[in-house]
Parts: sequence; C-alpha cells; structure tokens
Amino acid sequence: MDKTITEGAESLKEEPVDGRLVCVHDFETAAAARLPLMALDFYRTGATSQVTLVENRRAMRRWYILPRLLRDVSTRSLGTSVFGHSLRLPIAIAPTAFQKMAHPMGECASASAAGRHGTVFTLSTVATSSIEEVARSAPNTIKFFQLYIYKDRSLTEKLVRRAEEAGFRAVVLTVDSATVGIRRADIRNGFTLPPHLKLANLDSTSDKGTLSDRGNGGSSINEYAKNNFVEGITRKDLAWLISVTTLPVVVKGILTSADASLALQAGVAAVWVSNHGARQVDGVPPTIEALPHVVAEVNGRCPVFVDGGFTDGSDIFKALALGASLVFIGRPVLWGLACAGEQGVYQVIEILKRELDNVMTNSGCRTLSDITRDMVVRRDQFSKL
Ligand SMILES: Cc1cc2nc3c(=O)[nH]c(=O)nc-3n(C[C@H](O)[C@H](O)[C@H](O)COP(=O)(O)O)c2cc1C
Ligand SMILES: CCCCCCC(=O)C(=O)O
Repeated sequence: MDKTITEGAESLKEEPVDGRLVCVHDFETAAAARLPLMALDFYRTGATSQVTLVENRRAMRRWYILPRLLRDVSTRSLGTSVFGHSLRLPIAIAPTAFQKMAHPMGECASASAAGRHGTVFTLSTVATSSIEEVARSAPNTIKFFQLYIYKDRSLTEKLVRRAEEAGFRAVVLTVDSATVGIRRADIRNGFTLPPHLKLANLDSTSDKGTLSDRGNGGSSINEYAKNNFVEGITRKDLAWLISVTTLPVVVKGILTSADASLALQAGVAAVWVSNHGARQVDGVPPTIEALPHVVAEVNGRCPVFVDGGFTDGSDIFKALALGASLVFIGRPVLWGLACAGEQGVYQVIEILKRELDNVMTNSGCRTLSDITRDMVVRRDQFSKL
C-alpha cells in the first residue's frame, strides 16, 4: 500500500463539510466560489450554445411522478447489483477527467467515497490519478475503467490490461467522442492542465503531446485528442475490445435505439445512455427523454445505465421508473470534491441517497423493483390518463 496515499486519504476523510450545503445545487454554488475559473469552466460548461446542457436539467421537469399510497413502506432497501456485484444504492460515479483540479486527492478521494457508499466508481482514461493509485486507495470499491481508444492500439490494450490486473470490474468504452466537442469557455480561457498535474495513466513517451499545448484551436484538450484518439470508433473497434478483454464491456454515449441495437449485436454487457454531460453535440436530446427509447429497444437483454443532469432524488426515481438500472453522476461529484474532498463526495451521494429514499417512502416503494414504469408520466400525456 502506498503510504503517502493512505495517510493523505485518512486525514482528508476528516475534512469538514459545511452543514449548510443541503443539496447538490448548494455544493455547485460553493464549488464555483472556490475553483479557479479555468477549472470551473472546464467542469461546468457544455458544447457550443449549451442548449442540451440546460435541457438535461429542464427535461426532468417534464416527467411527473405518480405516487402509490396506502402501502406499507416501513422497511426499505435501495440495494441492487451489477455484473454480479452487490451495490447498496443505484447511484454511481461517472468518469470525469482531471479530478485533481478540484482537490489534491482527486480520483482517489472519489473512488473511496463511492466505496464507503457501496457503489461504483468509474475512472477516466484521462484521469489525474493512475489506475494503480486508485486501486490501492480504494481496494474495496467496485471500479470501472472508462476507455478512449488511442491511435496506438498497443497502448490502448495495455490500459485495458492494467485495469484488469488492478481489479477493475468493467471496461466502459466511450463512443460519443469521435472528436472532442467545442467548448467555448475552454477556448476563451486557452485551457491547459495546471503544470503540477499530469495524465497519470500515460507516460509522456507513449502518448503524443501534452495538455500544455494549446495548438491552433485554443484549448489543449482538442489538440491532445486530435493527436492521440482514434477519430470515430466503429463497430470493429467495439468488437476488438470485447475480444481482447475478459471484463464486461459497457458502451457509453448511446442516445438512439438504432445504436443500442448495434451495441447489443456486438455483445456488450450494458448500454449507457449519455450525451456526455452535453459536452459533445449541442442539440442532442436530454438523456431522460432518450432513455425510454433505448430501454424499449434493449427490452431486458442487458442493463441500461444513464447519466446527464441528475441532481435530485426525484430525478433518479424517474430514471429508475423509466427502466435504468444505475444512474451515474458526473459534475455533482466534482462539486463535492472541490468543497471537501472525499468527505464532500461522500456527502453529495448521501444527499442523493436520502432524497431518493424519501421519494420512495412517500411514493409507496420499499425496493427498487417497486419503482415501476407506470409511476411516471410525461407531462403532455398526463391529461390523457
Ligand atoms: C468535466 C467533465 C469531464 C468529463 N470527462 C469524461 C471522460 O474523461 N470520459 C467520459 O467518458 N466522459 C467524461 N465526461 C462525461 C461524464 O462521464 C458524464 O457523461 C456526464 O458528466 C454526466 O452528466 P452530469 O455531469 O450532468 O452528471 C466528463 C464530464 C465532465 C463534466
Ligand atoms: C485529454 C483529451 C480529452 C479529454 C476529454 C475529457 C472529456 O471527456 C470531457 O468531456 O472533457
């Protein structure tokens, strides 16, 4: 065990959380006051005009919950399972890049917090903590590894091997990033990674260029991706990944039933409905609206995950009713990290867990399987009921 990391993690666990932060939005406001502008903008913004960014949140309101009353809900459980692993709740952590911009313990802190809640942490390829560091600091957390496919196939395969050897439980292939979206704030800010941080899963000889090079596009992110990532992942790449790993492969970034069907044909273990936090194509549907289409196509053949704009327990309830097995959160974790490291992430998940439990209690649901499709209705259909 790496002593520095363990000692760091122990002491940072004690970081106090301001008791006035009672919802995810409070954490977001507090994080915005603490983070340097370049990091804050990288975390919070979406692609181009950010219409989908707003829609991800707004669309949650278009769904109404229809509570079922006159039921005994005195004992409840939020427990579920994924790929044979038991989870204590259906809320999990999505991959987000560069978490050490929010807190010195970065991804290690988030992974630990997920483990303390008995849920999944997903590590980004472009993390600021390595696969091995995260495995050492959160040995009991169920960890997934998110993969970007590098032009250098052997480098890509080595990343997968390292994740397998470090005890990660699934590989999540992000397929919605043929090229990185245009994020205007990053261009204005001339985004570069702070010099004390690095892409911890890569050594500077294996990938091309660094995140200190802005190139012509203004943001080092677009430049790095252009130099390193395969431009447009195909079915062949998906089939290749499934053939080289023993781990379940999850496909992340699906928004249509047609693509869900292709992914299923390729043999994925789960489909992850996502618009990448509205950071890729502006104008794509909000994920809560895409979800029912994908669930209908998948028709129980594999689990369906979802992310994008989930900041309240009631949002999570709606996604579960629409057929999601797990709901992932991206930015809320970054806000928790920025406010109070591991403890902040723990608290953000705790808040969402309590809110979900509260909605379940008041809606007549003792377990997740009690949350059924007929418990939500789209606002425009409500009058027709
Ligand atoms: C700052 C930031 C960095 C991200 N980095 C990655 C990444 O490295 N890999 C990936 O597949 N998705 C990445 N995403 C997308 C998230 O995994 C997730 O789809 C999205 O954040 C969910 O929306 P939410 O932030 O509204 O919860 C990133 C999102 C944000 C906000
Ligand atoms: C370092 C090059 C690409 C980073 C992309 C991270 C990401 O997915 C994001 O949304 O930002």
